[in-house]
Amino acid sequence: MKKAVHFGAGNIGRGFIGLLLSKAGYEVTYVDKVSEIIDAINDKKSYTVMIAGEKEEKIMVENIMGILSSDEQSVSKAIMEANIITTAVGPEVLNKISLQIAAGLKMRLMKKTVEPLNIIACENKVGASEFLKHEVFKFLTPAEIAAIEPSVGFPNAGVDRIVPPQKNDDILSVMVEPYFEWVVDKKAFKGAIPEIPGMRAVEDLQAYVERKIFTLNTGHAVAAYLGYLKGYKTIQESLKDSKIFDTVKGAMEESGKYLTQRFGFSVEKHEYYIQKTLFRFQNPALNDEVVRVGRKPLRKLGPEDRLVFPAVKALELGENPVNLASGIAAALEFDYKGDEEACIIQHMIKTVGIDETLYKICGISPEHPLNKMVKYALVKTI
Ligand SMILES: NC(=O)c1ccc[n+]([C@@H]2O[C@H](COP(=O)([O-])OP(=O)(O)OC[C@H]3O[C@@H](n4cnc5c(N)ncnc54)[C@H](O)[C@@H]3O)[C@@H](O)[C@H]2O)c1
Ligand SMILES: O=P(O)(O)OC[C@@H](O)[C@@H](O)[C@H](O)[C@H](O)CO
Repeated sequence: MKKAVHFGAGNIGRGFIGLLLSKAGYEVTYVDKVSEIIDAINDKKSYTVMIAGEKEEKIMVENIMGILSSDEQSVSKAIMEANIITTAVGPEVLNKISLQIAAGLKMRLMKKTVEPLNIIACENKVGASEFLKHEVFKFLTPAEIAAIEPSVGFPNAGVDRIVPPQKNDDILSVMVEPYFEWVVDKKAFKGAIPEIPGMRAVEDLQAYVERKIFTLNTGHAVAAYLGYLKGYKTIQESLKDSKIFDTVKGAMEESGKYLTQRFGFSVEKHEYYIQKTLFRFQNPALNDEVVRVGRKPLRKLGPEDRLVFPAVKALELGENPVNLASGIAAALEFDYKGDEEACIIQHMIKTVGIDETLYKICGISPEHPLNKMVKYALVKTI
């Protein structure tokens, strides 16, 4: 039987990637750092995914097992035997799992395994698998890299399915939206492309990934931060506020100026993509909290991420991204105590001021036009 190892038995792991792998006939081994989840997987050996559509559908996921990430020997052995490895741990965790992946690859070398293996990072980060490869290779010698490279691929991927955390009686069951998209870079696979219904190997991956992150995740983040400031609990509530709705749509359109120009999407098709995404955000069956969608604002405010990158690109095209600037300003004001990164930003603003914070976190110098726009938006949101 084909074997898959999936790092991160969280919402996307259980509700999307692990589900598709299991349905494709893989035995799925989840690796996670939370013992309750791993114990429950090993205990129950199955769980349910609920599709939150017009009529709720339930899918049983079976043929699964779990390994606690601290059990290094078992993780290495699972990697050694795997036909495919996937991750959904969060971009900032990829460097933490890289040593374990390297140890497993070393074990494959010792056992002289020559079967192709593809390692796919399913994270909201452009070039996540390439980044993981870079991190993993830090732990290998040049000779090991040379021996591994011909058979081990790290194809980049894009993943799209809204999966908010829920409090269910069964800690493994998970509710997901009906829509999903998992696209992987066709030319970066080693060996035959694995047949996984629901996973699509595409030629133009960059266009898919950037369109998704700089439209869906951009709009989502703006809705989360503005909603938080106005005291709304969920994205669904936030979008009922017409002012927020207009700013979210405006931000997605500003980002679209860059996307349509960069990838040649037609303006009409892109507008349809925006409409469809806004419709997905409003799914009444999903209770998606603003603090989940706004989580880790240091990452989300980074120069390459969903807010600053499209704003800088729009400015370079001569546009005036006022809605993205409002989103950035609101992210700087996200003072949710339950989020460590939000606390760091608040502390930074208090101690070094807004100009230095914008420079250090977003890479925006005081002379950059976005600096003024964000500061203007800040005055308005306070
Ligand atoms: N939830 C969504 O709607 C969604 C959709 C598309 C993409 N994503 C992306 O998928 C990734 C995962 O998101 P999520 O919502 O599933 O998050 P999550 O917090 O639900 O899941 C992450 C899991 O990784 C585990 N983990 C953390 N550190 C670990 C380590 N060192 N070793 C092993 N496991 C570890 C956590 O315990 C958790 O179970 C992120 O990159 C996110 O951006 C999420
Ligand atoms: O996962 P993050 O923190 O990068 O972003 C939060 C949400 O925007 C995200 O999880 C979306 O729900 C998801 O990207 C939909 O495909």
